Amino acid sequence: MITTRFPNHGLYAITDGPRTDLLDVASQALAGGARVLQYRDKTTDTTRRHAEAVALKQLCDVHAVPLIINDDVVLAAATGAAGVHLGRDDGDVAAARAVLGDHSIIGVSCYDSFELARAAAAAGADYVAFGAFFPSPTKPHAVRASPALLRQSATLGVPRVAIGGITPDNAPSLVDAGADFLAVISAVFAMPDVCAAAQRFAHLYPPD
Ligand SMILES: Cc1ncc(COP(=O)(O)OP(=O)(O)O)c(N)n1
Ligand SMILES: Cc1ncsc1CCOP(=O)(O)O
Ligand SMILES: [Mg+2]
Repeated sequence: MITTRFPNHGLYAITDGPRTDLLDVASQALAGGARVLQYRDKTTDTTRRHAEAVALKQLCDVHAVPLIINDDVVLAAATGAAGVHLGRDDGDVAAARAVLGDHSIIGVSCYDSFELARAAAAAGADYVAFGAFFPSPTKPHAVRASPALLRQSATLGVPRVAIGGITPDNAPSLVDAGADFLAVISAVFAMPDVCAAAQRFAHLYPPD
C-alpha cells in the first residue's frame, strides 16, 4: 500500500459529486496543484462510493497526494485512504484512530469554536478545520467563523484548515490569518476549467 506524506500547506480540494466525470475533474484539480483531495459524497450508495474511492486512491497515489474520506472511517480503511475527516456527527478521533492506525490523517471540523479545536488537538487530531468563512454555495446554512479564530489557533500546534465560500479573491485574507490549507469545493469543482481554478489557489502558497 502506498502512503503519502501529508503536506505543510496548500489547496485542499473537496469533491462535489455525485457526478459522472468525477475522476476527470479530480485529475484536473490534482494537475492544477491540489495538495490534498477529499472524497465527499453524502449519498448512501455504498457500491458506487467504494468504487469511486478506490479509483480516487489510485489517482492520488500517482500524484503523491493524500486522499481523505469524508465522514466514513470504514470506507477510509477499506480503500487504504490516507485518512478521514470527521464532523460533529461522524464519530470521535479515538475511535477513528483505533480503526485507521497511528499514521492515518484524522481531521476534525471545529466550525466557529476554539474550544472544539483545543479538544480535537488534545485528542490527537492531525488538523483542525474552521468555517464557513464566507457564504458557501455548497452549505448555505453553515455557521460562520472569523479569521481571528485562525490566528488564535496558531497556539494549538496542528495545521489549520479554512473552509466555506473560499474563492481566489477572498482566500488571501485567510492565508494572512494563518490558514495552512484552503478547503474548497465549488470554486474548484463548479468551475468550467477545474485545473485553472485549482492553480489560482495553489499559487497562494510557496512550494512545499
Ligand atoms: C476539510 C473539511 N472541513 C470541514 C468539513 C465539514 O465537515 P462536516 O461538518 O462533517 O460536514 P460535511 O462535509 O460532512 O457535510 C469537511 N468535510 N472537510
Ligand atoms: C462542507 C462545508 N462545511 C462548511 S462550509 C462547507 C462547504 C464548502 O464548500 P464551498 O467551497 O462550495 O463553499
Ligand atoms: Mg461530516
